[in-house]
Amino acid sequence: MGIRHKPGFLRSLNQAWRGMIYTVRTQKHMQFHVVAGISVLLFAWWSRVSRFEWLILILAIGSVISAEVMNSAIETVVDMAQPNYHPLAGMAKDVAAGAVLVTAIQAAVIGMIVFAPALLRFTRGIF
Ligand SMILES: Nc1ncnc2c1ncn2[C@@H]1O[C@H](COP(=O)(O)OP(=O)(O)OP(=O)(O)O)[C@@H](O)[C@H]1O
Repeated sequence: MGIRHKPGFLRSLNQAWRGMIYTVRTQKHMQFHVVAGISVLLFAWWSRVSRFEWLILILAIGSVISAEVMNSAIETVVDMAQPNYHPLAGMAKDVAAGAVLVTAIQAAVIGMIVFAPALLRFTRGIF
């Protein structure tokens, strides 16, 4: 049963990966989120955050990236279903973008809380 399922699972993994690559290639916001996420992880490593803080940061970054991937999927479906101007098509895209905004604000607040002590130490070292 496992062997029979393996090709299907690998195919699904490959399709999901293709979706991720498509999103990174075509969505400038996604490119920004990936760069921001990597920068946060590097800063977390540099400032030696605790294990719990790692978990929270990874959850925050993952939320933003997955919301952006869903936003991209919704944009693609809307463009396919309604290539012409329609207020509902615009609203669907705005609502999907709103979901990304919520996760991005959440991640920014988490980042400020986690990194505040390290940033304070850093600025005290400079001045
Ligand atoms: N078919 C449409 N009908 C009405 N308004 C639309 C339509 N398509 C897009 N819009 C409006 O234009 C905005 C921008 O849409 P667009 O498809 O360019 O996505 P985007 O915000 O540029 O996303 P990204 O930059 O992540 O690709 C939407 O949020 C929506 O308000």
